[in-house]
Amino acid sequence: MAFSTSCSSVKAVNSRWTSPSPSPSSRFAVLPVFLHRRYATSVKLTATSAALKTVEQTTLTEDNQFSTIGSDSDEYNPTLPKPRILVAEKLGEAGVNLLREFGDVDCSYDLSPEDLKKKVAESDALIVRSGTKVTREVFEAAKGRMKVVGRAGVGIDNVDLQAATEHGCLVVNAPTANTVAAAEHGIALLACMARNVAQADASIKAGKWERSKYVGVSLVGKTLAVMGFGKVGTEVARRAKGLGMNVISHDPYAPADRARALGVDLVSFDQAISTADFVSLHMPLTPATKKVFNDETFSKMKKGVRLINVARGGVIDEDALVRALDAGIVAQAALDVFCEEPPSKDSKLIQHENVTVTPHLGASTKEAQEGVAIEIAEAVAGALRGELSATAVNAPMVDPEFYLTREVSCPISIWSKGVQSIRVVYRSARNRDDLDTRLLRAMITKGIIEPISDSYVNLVNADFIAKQKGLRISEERMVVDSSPEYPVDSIQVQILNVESNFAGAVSDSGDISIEGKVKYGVPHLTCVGSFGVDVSLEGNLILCRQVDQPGMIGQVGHILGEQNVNVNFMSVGRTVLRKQAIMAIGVDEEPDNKTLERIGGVSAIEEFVFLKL
Ligand SMILES: NC(=O)c1ccc[n+]([C@@H]2O[C@H](COP(=O)([O-])OP(=O)(O)OC[C@H]3O[C@@H](n4cnc5c(N)ncnc54)[C@H](O)[C@@H]3O)[C@@H](O)[C@H]2O)c1
Ligand SMILES: O=C(O)[C@H](O)COP(=O)(O)O
Repeated sequence: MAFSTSCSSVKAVNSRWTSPSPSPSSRFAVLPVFLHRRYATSVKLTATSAALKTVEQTTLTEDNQFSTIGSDSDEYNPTLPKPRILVAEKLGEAGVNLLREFGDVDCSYDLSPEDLKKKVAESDALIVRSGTKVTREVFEAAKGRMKVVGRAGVGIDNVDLQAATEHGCLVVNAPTANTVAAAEHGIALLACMARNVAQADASIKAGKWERSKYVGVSLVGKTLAVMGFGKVGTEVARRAKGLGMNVISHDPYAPADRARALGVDLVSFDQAISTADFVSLHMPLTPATKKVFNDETFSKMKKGVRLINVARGGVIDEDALVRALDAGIVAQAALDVFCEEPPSKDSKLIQHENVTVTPHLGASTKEAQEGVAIEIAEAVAGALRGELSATAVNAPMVDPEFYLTREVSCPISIWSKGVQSIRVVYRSARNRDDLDTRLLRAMITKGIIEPISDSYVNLVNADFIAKQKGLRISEERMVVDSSPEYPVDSIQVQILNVESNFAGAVSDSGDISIEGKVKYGVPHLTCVGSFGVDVSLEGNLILCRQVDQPGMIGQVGHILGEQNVNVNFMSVGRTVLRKQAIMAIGVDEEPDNKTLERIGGVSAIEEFVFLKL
């Protein structure tokens, strides 16, 4: 009795936004598949009985086993609507123009939280600066439509990354284009503060002439502590050296040799704050840096220290700073950023006579804003097109070749019920430390979970969803003698301790097992259960488990031929002569149900599956 099923498997294809002439490797890019599920052209649902039934719909079968997403066409389709991109804060014109070439751009500034929530439900991407809070509620309101959030700048503390990840939304930023602007602003504040420029300006405009009141301090020979030796911190240090300052820095993650190359000593936090005449903040706002400048730390500073902050307001306890200013521990502060932006008008800190303030202007130069706008427009358009983004904040970044191996893990999900424990073996010529398997793991999770649940899985949320579903994935890496040019020589996915709907997929060890390789850039199925095969994972595939006897290829070939279904390859694998074999048949056309039933009716065929890849 033949047992026949049909399924379609996730195919590595482009979204409708792919450029007209994709590069050979781009059709294997993972993001289109991961990000654009809702654009899949068809979803096939097929009953598990011999009487096959194909229905176009997006829901799952009762036993949640056999529905997966069909593939989009590889061709660019200009008739389909463009992606909608909501730009919620002022963005440089060059960036907006770039986005307009690619999508429908809605520039709506100063939206209320409620209006933002309404708009994201109709947008594929959102672009913000630091003034928009992209909260969990925003991601929830988007109902899965919003696939990319672009932060036109560095700090992503206004985006709820955890919520983005859980909703499968990629977050990209523009981390480099405003570095110099921020560093220049830091130096501007340092110099203005030291020479009372803002106060003297206000005084003279008020009709006064107070030359003795505004005697400043010199910078040359003074010690500047740069807190955070990243992009901006490094540029500030470089410029401060040019002003003749002695620069030290604290950054737990910065390499000492990079600092040394600039003549900067990396020191401990306490050493930095206790020896500096000027302290300039350049670390991100994280749980570890929140209010790290507080009563205790101010008390350790040199009396008369001067503080500059162009990083994030939240790293300072603002009430503690007011106390330190009043006590004369901090002689002056120059602040571009605040805990709450804009700060309240009557804030004691803002009104303090020894405080110079600017309204978050660090990145606000013409040059930086044009640069940031282009950087973020390219990152967002790229992500929507399915390209890897070098500035993705919440996604693992791995070599593009890895995507090729996704398909080897797809069919296995439909052969098993109640998957809980998965073992993956990667055979690779690369040494263990040189093999990043995060994306592969994400693909496997996607391949296994999506057919059996309504979860939307992408590379951003795969680990999170796997954990949520109690899926245990153990990974093993084996070093083999092959070309290290390719990250993975072969990949074997095993599902442990479950019943199989396709007995041919069960290996000698009793687990469902499937193995694949990438050959000439195309994923190949190389082992099903204990049977060796060699089949490219493309197009339509019929896999039959049968008695190993003469005439099988002829019989099946004849049935297909009669229905005008063209066979493009065949591969037979067997374990013991004249016992059992697996026959893999690639066909150009999709056989109709009647044809599949006839194949299932061949007496020596014990079971078969039809895979639409
Ligand atoms: N005011 C503005 O308009 C403006 C403009 C650009 C950047 N920024 C802000 O400046 C900050 C730095 O930006 P960047 O581009 O240099 O980022 P970056 O990631 O290149 O540098 C941050 C550095 O801080 C270090 N760091 C992390 N935790 C630390 C800690 N506890 N103590 C000391 N150092 C720590 C990191 O190791 C890193 O080297 C960010 O907060 C960014 O949002 C503000
Ligand atoms: O983190 C940043 O890039 C800066 O704070 C700039 O923020 P902005 O884009 O709101 O000026």
